[in-house]
Amino acid sequence: MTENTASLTTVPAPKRPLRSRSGLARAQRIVVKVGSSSLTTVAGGISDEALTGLADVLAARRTAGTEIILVSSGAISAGLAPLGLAKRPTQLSSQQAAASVGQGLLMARYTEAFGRHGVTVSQVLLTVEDLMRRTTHANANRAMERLLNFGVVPIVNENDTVASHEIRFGDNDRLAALVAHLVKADALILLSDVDALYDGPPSEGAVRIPQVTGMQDLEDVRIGKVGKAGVGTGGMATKVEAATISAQSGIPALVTSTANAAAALAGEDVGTWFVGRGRRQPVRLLWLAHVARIQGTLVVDDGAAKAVADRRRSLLAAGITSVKGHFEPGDPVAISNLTGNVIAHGLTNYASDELPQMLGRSTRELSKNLGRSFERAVVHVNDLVILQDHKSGGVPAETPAETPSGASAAPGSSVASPESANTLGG
Ligand SMILES: Nc1ncnc2c1ncn2[C@@H]1O[C@H](COP(=O)(O)OP(=O)(O)O)[C@@H](O)[C@H]1O
Ligand SMILES: N[C@@H](CCC(=O)OP(=O)(O)O)C(=O)O
Repeated sequence: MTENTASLTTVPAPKRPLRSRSGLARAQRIVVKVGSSSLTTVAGGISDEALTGLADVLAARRTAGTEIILVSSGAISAGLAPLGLAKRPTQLSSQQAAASVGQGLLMARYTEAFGRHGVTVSQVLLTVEDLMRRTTHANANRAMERLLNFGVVPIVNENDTVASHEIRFGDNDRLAALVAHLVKADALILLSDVDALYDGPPSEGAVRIPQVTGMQDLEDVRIGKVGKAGVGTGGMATKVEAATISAQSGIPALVTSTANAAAALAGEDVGTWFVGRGRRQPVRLLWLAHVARIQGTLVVDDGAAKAVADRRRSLLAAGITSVKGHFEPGDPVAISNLTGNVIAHGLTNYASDELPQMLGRSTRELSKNLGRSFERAVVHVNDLVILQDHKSGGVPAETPAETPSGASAAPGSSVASPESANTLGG
């Protein structure tokens, strides 16, 4: 196929969302994410059997006419043995070196495994920045659509060699959710070494959760650490986060094992199905809700909490009672109510050392006493992401010092409906 003959038609209009996992059998565009635990072992690098088995399943579905995007972890794990590393390094530069070596090995194996079925694959390395700015977001979208037009299976990974703890997605589960959003997928499938989400660590006799329709279905779920393989980054927590990000943007998600990949694609009753709900959200606000590293907290009084969370208004200095952490204008901050629960995330217009003189004062006072540059809202409504749980009093706050790297909001976040068109990837 040449560029002239490649189908240059735009992608078919988004289909109606899949109502249940059985709809996966007829989905036209699916993002599939596979974790390190399924593909590699610390001792032996890439498991040829696992990688080839997955490639066989995905190549068959691609050949049957479904557009497949594969988000594949495993670069870091695949690079350990060649670098003589006995286990996954904790130092970022060593992780970057292992990923740089391993990514090439991974792609070579995928190229060969899909090639046996006559399916062409491509490498797509992304960083947070690629998805957070309008220009690069649109560019990534165009490239992916063209690859799919050519019948290629794009294989996506975070560009670990240039990512850093500050800006990286932190794990490929969340990256996969943002890619599903980028390409307007019909569904997201998260494959791991466990066949579903359970109400506790499977090793403790927990019960499978077949479906999640909202935050209430996750309230009693105990999520343990990274799995037995010990090579993963995300653990089940990031899968739940990723599935929630996706479902909240109207893209349903299935969490199951790589061994169940064929059954999942056939729409069989496997895994945990996260029902798609909510409207498609701007990717910049999804980042703010789930991926951004929160730099501080603005504690607000009840009036401001209601204005922000219930009436979707900008946050003004008059409603802020205290400030925690150190941050600069433009940084992501949490907005918490007086009981300490986080009700929203937002981008602040003022630095933490500017705010104390502003707290509790009206816009008129600020303009008169400090000058016109202090008239702006502390957080504009278009830079606000409301956490759905605010009605139940928000979610427990994490002080900035305790915020884990790649911090994310509670899975139940949603976005304020921005008043302007100032949004990305809408
Ligand atoms: N509530 C839970 N339900 C299912 N799996 C869980 C739960 N809590 C912890 N886990 C563990 O999470 C692991 C999957 O995370 P991880 O090791 O990061 O896999 P991957 O490399 O595929 O991302 C499973 O092996 C499982 O043991
Ligand atoms: N970019 C990294 C991703 C690490 C990661 O998210 O791993 P996992 O939790 O196993 O999906 C790699 O390829 O190793």
